[in-house]
Amino acid sequence: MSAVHRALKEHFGFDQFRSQQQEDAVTAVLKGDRDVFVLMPTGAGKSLCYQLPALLASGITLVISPLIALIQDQVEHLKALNVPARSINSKLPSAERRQILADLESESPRLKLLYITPEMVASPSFQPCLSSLCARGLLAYLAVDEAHCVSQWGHDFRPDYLKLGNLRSRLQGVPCVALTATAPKRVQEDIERSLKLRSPLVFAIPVFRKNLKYDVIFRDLLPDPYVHLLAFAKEALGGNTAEKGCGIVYCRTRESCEEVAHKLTKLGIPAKPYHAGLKVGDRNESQTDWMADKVPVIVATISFGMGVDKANVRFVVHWNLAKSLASYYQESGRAGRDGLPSSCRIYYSPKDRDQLNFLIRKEIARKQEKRGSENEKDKSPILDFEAMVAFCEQEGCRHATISQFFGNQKPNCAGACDFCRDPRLVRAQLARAAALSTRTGPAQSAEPRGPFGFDPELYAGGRKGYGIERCDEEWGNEEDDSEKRKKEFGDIFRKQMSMRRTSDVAKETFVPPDADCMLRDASSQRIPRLTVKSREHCLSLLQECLTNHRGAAEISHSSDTLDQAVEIEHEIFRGSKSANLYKASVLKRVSEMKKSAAASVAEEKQSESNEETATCSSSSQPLDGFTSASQVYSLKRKRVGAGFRGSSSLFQTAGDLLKNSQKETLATDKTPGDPICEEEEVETGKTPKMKSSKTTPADSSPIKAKTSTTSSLSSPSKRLTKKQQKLAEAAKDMRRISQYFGKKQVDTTQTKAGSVISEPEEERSQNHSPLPNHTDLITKNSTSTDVESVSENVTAVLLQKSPSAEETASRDGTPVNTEITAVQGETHESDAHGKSPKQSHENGSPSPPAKRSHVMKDTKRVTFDPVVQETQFDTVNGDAAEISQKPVTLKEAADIVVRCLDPFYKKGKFATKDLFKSFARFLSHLLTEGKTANRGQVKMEAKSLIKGFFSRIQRCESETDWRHLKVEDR
Ligand SMILES: Nc1ncnc2c1ncn2[C@@H]1O[C@H](COP(=O)(O)OP(=O)(O)OP(=O)(O)O)[C@@H](O)[C@H]1O
Ligand SMILES: [Zn+2]
Repeated sequence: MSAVHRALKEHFGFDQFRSQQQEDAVTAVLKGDRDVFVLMPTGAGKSLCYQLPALLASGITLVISPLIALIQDQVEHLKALNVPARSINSKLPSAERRQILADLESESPRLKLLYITPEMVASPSFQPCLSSLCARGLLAYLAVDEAHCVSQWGHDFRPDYLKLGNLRSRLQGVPCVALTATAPKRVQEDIERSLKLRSPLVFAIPVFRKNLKYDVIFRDLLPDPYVHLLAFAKEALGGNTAEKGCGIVYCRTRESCEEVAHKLTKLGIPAKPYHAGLKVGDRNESQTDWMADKVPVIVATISFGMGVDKANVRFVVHWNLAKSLASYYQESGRAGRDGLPSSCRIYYSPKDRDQLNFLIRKEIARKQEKRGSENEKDKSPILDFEAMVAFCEQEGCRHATISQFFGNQKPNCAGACDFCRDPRLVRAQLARAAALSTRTGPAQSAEPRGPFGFDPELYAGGRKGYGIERCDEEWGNEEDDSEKRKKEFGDIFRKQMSMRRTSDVAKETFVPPDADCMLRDASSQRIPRLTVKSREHCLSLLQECLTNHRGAAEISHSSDTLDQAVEIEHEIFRGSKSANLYKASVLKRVSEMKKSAAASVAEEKQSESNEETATCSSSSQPLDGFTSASQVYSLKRKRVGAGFRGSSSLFQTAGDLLKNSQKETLATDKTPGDPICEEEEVETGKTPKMKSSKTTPADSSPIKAKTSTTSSLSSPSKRLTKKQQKLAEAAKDMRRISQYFGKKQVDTTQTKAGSVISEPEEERSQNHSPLPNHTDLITKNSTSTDVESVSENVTAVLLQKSPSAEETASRDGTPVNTEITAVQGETHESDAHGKSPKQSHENGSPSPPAKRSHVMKDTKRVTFDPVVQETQFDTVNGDAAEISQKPVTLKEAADIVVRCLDPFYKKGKFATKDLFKSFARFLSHLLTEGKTANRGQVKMEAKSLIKGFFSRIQRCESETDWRHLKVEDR
């Protein structure tokens, strides 16, 4: 027996090499006169090609590996074999690190293998050690595992791997061993070049593995994909789950991991999820249970599996498409390492394909943008992905496709793929898929949109970050990536938020300005997603405001308002970082100009006052599909402004509102007429110069009816028009009104007085502008106005003053939610008046707004505290019981839920605030969907659901914690 074979047996317990190639590679590495390139499929035993020589050579072998997790696996494995191997990484306790460094600096280090990431090997802190090892000639080999990461053509390119070229130059005379499982020809060449391999000896094993059976199933053609998956898994596992082997299901997102694991378990095969969103303990448990065959199926993102060496994997399913054929080969190659028949299946879906395609292209675009130039290699991921797609959509041998992709000869498949087994079935499936896509239209539309279609931009590939995670988790190297990831997440988050505001993803492409565009720097694309059209609109707002507020100090000496507007707009443009900030600044500027003009306005004639209002109206139109927080705010304010004389400013702070409302209280009768509020203008798209209470009682337009009522009811006008009187009469029967709205709880919010303003966020996010909807809703009920207009002021104040408002209604702080928050304010405001419907009835007329200061105080006290609100319901008068019988709206349910959940949140029962909000939102929907429960019922149900929920879990760690709540508990 040769020394090498003895060492193989002694250190690794193997009687022989696994293959001739393995033996040859070991021999070549040991010889040490040439660099070596090992190209062997997953599981072929590549590691041994450097590990065994490392043990036989004198000195230390430096092993570069991309992932700490992967390194840890390897090191643990070697430690178990009593091989002196260690790793230096950021996760290492400092004592251990010192120990390792001390050993490396000693005269004859004990260590034989030192595993390290490319980042760490290039880090300044490691350089002294590296130089010392080099200088003393103690480096036996440089092994580069997963060497394809060095290639920009490769599917897993890591920039840090490029630094290895420099390392190589420093380690003159140290033989290099590069290893990879997945390297198409051009990647191989790239690796050789980048790692400066000197005419390396290549040891390659053909990629064909005859024990692996490949097939592709079109998921969309299945009546129940989960049942289909179950049958497949059962068959692959040999019918009996626990003993005969195990399987991996790869999903792209955490959410689908959870979903698939849950379904499989429910259907009878225990399965556990594995993804980065799990607590480390849970994730490890999933892995250990699976490794120990306690759980047969692990449903994982692709971060799982690198370094996982389990022989009896009987199947690998791709529930979502892999991003390249090389990745797919590697991932599916985890099946059948013991050489026994195993299955690899893709549940293919064209929708999935389109999503991934989109994400890949987006990623390329992002890189190009960052780099500022295009690169030939940018196309590589697309080509790789196209190979993956071709693999799924082809009529041909799957094995042949894989082999050819890696530059191998076409193998003898012998029925180890679905096509070779029965080509007719594959063709039939393709035909059915084609028919389906014809029926449903092309899956790949330019801008597929939610909520049921895929809206790649809005959710970055799905509500739970579909697709991002794949990239995110791909290389889970926490060493240097955390900041980058935080930033990436921040960017995505901001983008998502901005998109939810705009609900308009179609505005990605910059439309250049027209020749006569007045804007300065008109063609600048400095602010992403800010269109020329938006800027022009803002310019016109500014100009209009300048024209109409010549009294404003800032512009009083100017003669050319357009020039001034251009200057102001440009100044704002230069000073803004994002489209939203830009637009908010414009609105703010408009508001400021109006404010400074307000004093004089108050003394001006009524006509001037009206004109101002009308001017503001024009500002209220959504800015080119964009609705910033401040704009939503301003849209709401605008209506209020129409109701409150002197407070028609487009953008007002809480303080302004307070001032205005106080002014309002003091000088109620200053204005004889009632300006009409803007809904009509928005509705018709016109920008009338002036509206007044000249609207006749006989006016049949419901909008006008509503608008004139708004103003008259919100202002304590002494003269009621006929229309107003009619409305006041209608308001007498609040119960009837309540019932009317009770039926509409899905898209309306019912206040105690029956006012309506709201819609579910999901729906709202579909709308380009919240205002037309709002108008629509208001049109449905003209009696809601008194409460609305009063309460909006209060709400606006509360929006600033009450942080709980944000918490209550906003999951993510979007303006959409802000508006929902506003609705809350309205609801409570009506309560705050202390007027029950009965009281209104008794008064015989709609009540004027209470003194603003009083309202402010009361509302602040009650608005966001459902307890207080409920107390009021219970104590105001005898009709409270009646009211509490009314079906609750979504928003009311949210109030209740938030209140019930709050103590849990305070006790730290939620890992994050967002989770708390999401859960509150989820519960609110759960409690209201398809139900007409009253407050009491909803409260009880909420409490019981929450109690049940926390009796099962200690702490809510992820959205999946409540995934099954609906099914199980409702
Ligand atoms: N000569 C051998 N005889 C028996 N088993 C072997 C031999 N060489 C390696 N193995 C075993 O084969 C399995 C796979 O080896 P290894 O992890 O090195 O594969 P790999 O090619 O590096 O795979 P991957 O691409 O996933 O990293 C391991 O369990 C290893 O112990
Ligand atoms: Zn075949």
